[in-house]
Amino acid sequence: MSKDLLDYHDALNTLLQTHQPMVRSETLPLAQLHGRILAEDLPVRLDVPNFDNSAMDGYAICGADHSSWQVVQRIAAGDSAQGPALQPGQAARIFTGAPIPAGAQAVLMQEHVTHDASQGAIALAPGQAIRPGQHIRRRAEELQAGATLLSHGARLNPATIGLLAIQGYAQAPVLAPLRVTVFSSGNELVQPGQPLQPGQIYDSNRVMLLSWLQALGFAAIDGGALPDALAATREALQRAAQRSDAILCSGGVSVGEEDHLKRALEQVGTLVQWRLFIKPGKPFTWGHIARSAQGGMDEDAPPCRVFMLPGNPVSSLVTFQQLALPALRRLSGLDAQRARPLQWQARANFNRSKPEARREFVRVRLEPGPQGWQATPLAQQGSNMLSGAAFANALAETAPGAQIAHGDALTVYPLFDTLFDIL
Ligand SMILES: Nc1nc2c(c(=O)[nH]1)N[C@H]1C(S)=C(S)[C@@H](COP(=O)(O)OP(=O)(O)OC[C@H]3O[C@@H](n4cnc5c(N)ncnc54)[C@H](O)[C@@H]3O)O[C@H]1N2
Ligand code: MOO
Repeated sequence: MSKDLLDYHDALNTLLQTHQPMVRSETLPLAQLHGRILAEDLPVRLDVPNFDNSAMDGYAICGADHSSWQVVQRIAAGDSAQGPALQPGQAARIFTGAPIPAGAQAVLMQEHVTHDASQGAIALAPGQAIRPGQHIRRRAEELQAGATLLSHGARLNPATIGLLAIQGYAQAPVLAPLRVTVFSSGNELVQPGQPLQPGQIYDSNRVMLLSWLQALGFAAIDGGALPDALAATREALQRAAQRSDAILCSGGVSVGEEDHLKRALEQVGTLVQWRLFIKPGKPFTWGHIARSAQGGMDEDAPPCRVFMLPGNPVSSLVTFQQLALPALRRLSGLDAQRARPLQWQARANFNRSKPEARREFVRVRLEPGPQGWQATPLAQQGSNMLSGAAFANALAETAPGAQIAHGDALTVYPLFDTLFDIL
């Protein structure tokens, strides 16, 4: 392996070790909490249920050894159970969710009694038995005040939001989404919708990255397209660093005279790593830019992290998913293990006799086969050919110099994985 080109796994491990959660929190109302990560432990405030109550519509009875009872009270959901205690042989008409009156030992479902309206009495229907405590939901049987309701780091979903409401929380502290400014770079780039002049191409990386980040819950900021000019690039990076937690840019990190991104980073911040021994994505670069107090940030604000993706669209896609995104997830508060790309095993549905020197991420279609999942490469494998990734659903990793035979075990990484959503 080339001396100064880092291996993918070393790069990923280094990124995960050197990017720590940037914890800023904000308090949001319940309806806005879905998908957010809780910033603090929240205690159980109220016993659940908060009072003994009926699980059925029917009759709360005193005296389980009786066979009939005089109905002396009526208690609906929302009523308080402040009436006199039931005496043996007495019952209260009761409804689901209504508080159990003092003295009651069980609730009989209304289908299991006969009702004599003229006498104001009920009797147990033939064949029915009474189990003491039946159909009574006891105070605190589900949750006990003082216990931990939800822990710091929990991702909130509709059920946990409902649980907060059950506890009377109107809002909750959650981690603020990481602010990521996305730039593209290159004089050849034109926004989709505008006319193309000779030599120009449409900018696809920026919208690809912005929409991907948004779908994952990041606060994605569109920084626009940078011209191939060092001073303008330097100023744009410096400005963006003051208002973002991270910068993601694509293009301009190779060795051409018009590749200004790396140099601009060296001038306004620190370039930590340039080039990995991977295909595609060799010029992948990362570093950071200090944030000043004048920028509106705290004096001890951590530096803005910078990820520079190679401009070829597939190189951008692969290095984003396999390297920049794990680092961004880590900055967002996920632990290092959860921040890693989702991976599993599949069998090669191809042969490759001519080894590739670099570790490669082949765009494949993963499908179930007779021996489990099998990975079939797309025809369009050029790092400029986004269609190859668009019709793939995973990246298959091949080791440096490896020959691949049909049926070999491969590590595969689902594209656009939903790991972030299911944690
Ligand atoms: N002499 C060498 N040339 C190149 C090397 C090398 O080692 N020596 N590495 C090649 C590799 S590998 C890659 S990957 C590219 C990466 O180059 P840059 O990151 O500097 O990217 P650009 O030169 O700006 O662009 C490359 C390619 O991608 C197109 N592009 C750029 N941005 C976008 C965008 N936002 N949307 C769509 N397409 C974009 C651009 O037009 C170029 O065709 O360098 C190789 N060269
Ligand atoms: O690294 Mo480049 O991404 O091979 O095309």
